Amino acid sequence: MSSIRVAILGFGTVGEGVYKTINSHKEKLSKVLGKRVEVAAVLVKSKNKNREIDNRVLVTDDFEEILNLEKLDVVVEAIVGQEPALTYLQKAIQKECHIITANKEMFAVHGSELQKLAKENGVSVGFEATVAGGVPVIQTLQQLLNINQIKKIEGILNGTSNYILSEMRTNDLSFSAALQAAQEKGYAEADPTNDVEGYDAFYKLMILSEIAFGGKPEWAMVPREGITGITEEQIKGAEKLGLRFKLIASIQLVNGTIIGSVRPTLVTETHPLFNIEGVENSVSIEGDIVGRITLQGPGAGMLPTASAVIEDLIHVVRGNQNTVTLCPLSNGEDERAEDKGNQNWLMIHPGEAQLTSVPVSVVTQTDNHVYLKADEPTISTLRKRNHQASFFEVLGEFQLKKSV
Ligand SMILES: NC(=O)C1=CN([C@@H]2O[C@H](COP(=O)(O)OP(=O)(O)OC[C@H]3O[C@@H](n4cnc5c(N)ncnc54)[C@H](OP(=O)(O)O)[C@@H]3O)[C@@H](O)[C@H]2O)C=CC1
Ligand SMILES: N[C@@H](CC=O)C(=O)O
Repeated sequence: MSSIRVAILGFGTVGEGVYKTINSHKEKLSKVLGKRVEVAAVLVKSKNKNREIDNRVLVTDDFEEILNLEKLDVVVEAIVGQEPALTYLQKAIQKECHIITANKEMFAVHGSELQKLAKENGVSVGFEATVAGGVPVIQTLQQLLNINQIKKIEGILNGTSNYILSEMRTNDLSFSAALQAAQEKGYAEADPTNDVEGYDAFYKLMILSEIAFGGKPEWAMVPREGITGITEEQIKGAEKLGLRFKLIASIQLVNGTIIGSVRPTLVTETHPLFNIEGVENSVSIEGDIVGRITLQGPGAGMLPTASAVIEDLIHVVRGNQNTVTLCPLSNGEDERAEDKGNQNWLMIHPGEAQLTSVPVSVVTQTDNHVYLKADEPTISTLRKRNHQASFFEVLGEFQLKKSV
């Protein structure tokens, strides 16, 4: 039986998970592919760390050694940041290897150019693991894109921040204790700023935007806010009102323009994201024919992410890999755009709320919470007038449970 030789770049949470899964599923992979899959080499930063790697596998800190291997079919990239990951993948493509990446920061910026290069060299690019860990969002979108026009994508795309918010609420952990636990479980990025300040969800959103809408919005125009500003008191106060904080990423076409945001949002019990807890991610995709599809599952961690990489491995080897179909923005999509108009908001204010002479409708009010309906420009005005207050959009049907 012939073999597929794979190099894994990075042997952290993801790289090690891929290595272990290839070994634990050798027989199944052989059956599915009709070829043996073997790990030929592993690239790491520091060669001196103790690792459980078979001594027949080349372990190196020099990528050129990997490129010089006599036979190499697939390069799986699971290192951190844009460089040297991009350069390594370009070289791998030029050597006519299929590539698979989990690196969303690199792929959000350079995904299209890598795909172009891959096409020119007759190889495929797998990137399922860049978005939502083990949840097959990319494959699903590509299936839908055969005929549906995507209208909107919304969901929880960062496992670490969802885990932190859940732990703070249910187990009374402090922010830093919850973050530490997420790091120990392998959910958080090497620099967890990416997780807790919303960059990680932002990169994932940009990858989804390119698939769904054939382009990305101007990055500077996408509001991005993480979870570091949310206090334990705010989480508890919201819970008493029957609300939960979630870091929600959303992207849609509005009048021909791609509009996106990443920000902490409150959801009510009736909202589908209310019960998405811990490291779970959930992505809801709205297509013009199918309506709304929601996918849910583990958004980070060793085996869920390895699962996404291995599914890509099967696709690239079979040659039916998902090259993103860029669908240029066309006329007509505007008609389907959603006019956001008035939204529901919770204003949390330590001092007196200044709400006069702005078009808001106050639904209910307690000592330091105001539940109101207003549009985004009005909320901007209110933010300027109420420096100490925080404003969070509320999704789902709101029913005030108790006063706080
Ligand atoms: N953790 C997760 O749940 C998920 C992570 N991802 C993405 O996958 C990638 C890897 O994440 P993760 O495994 O968590 O990261 P880790 O920090 O756990 O591991 C990174 C690995 O990459 C190696 N490495 C880093 N820089 C270089 C370099 N310049 N040259 C060679 N090797 C290098 C490190 O080597 P050494 O061991 O010697 O330090 C380490 O083995 C990231 O891009 C991340 O965003 C995607 C989905 C889920
Ligand atoms: N750090 C990321 C890992 C997966 O993409 C997350 O927490 O979601």
